[in-house]
Amino acid sequence: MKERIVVVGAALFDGGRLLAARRSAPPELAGRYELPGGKVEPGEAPDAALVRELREELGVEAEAVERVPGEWDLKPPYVLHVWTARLRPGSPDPKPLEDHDELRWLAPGELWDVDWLDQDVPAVREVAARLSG
Ligand SMILES: Nc1nc2c([nH]c(=O)n2[C@H]2C[C@H](O)[C@@H](COP(=O)(O)OP(=O)(O)OP(=O)(O)O)O2)c(=O)[nH]1
Repeated sequence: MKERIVVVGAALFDGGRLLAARRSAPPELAGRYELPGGKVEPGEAPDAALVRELREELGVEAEAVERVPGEWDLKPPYVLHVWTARLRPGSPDPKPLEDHDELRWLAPGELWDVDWLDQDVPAVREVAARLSG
């Protein structure tokens, strides 16, 4: 089997709302919304990677809660895994420090108000199904 590199995306919830982050780069992804996160580094636990990426990209102190079942193919060799996450008490509010130029907190009825990356749509659908289930 070919080597695959896991990208962890955070379904970051606060007060029942989900954070969507608009990418500012690269050009083919810019302007579309994603679940913030990034590549798991060699030897790194995926939940630790998620906490690190959210600190770097958004300036927050977060904790991973649980893996959302499923995995979604991105551009090879990447594959997207999603974890639910929450802000730790006292965390700063998220800011678009790198990779993003706009953040939106989406209430349950607003999940489809943003232009998600195509490859994130099935992942967000799974997150939404678990919210309503
Ligand atoms: N973080 C994230 N990346 C995604 C999602 N959907 C999707 O196609 N991608 C792609 C974009 C990138 O090609 C790759 C992850 O890149 P990244 O730029 O977020 O990761 P990173 O911070 O570790 O990247 P780098 O600057 O170290 O290269 O996965 C998503 O929901 N979240």
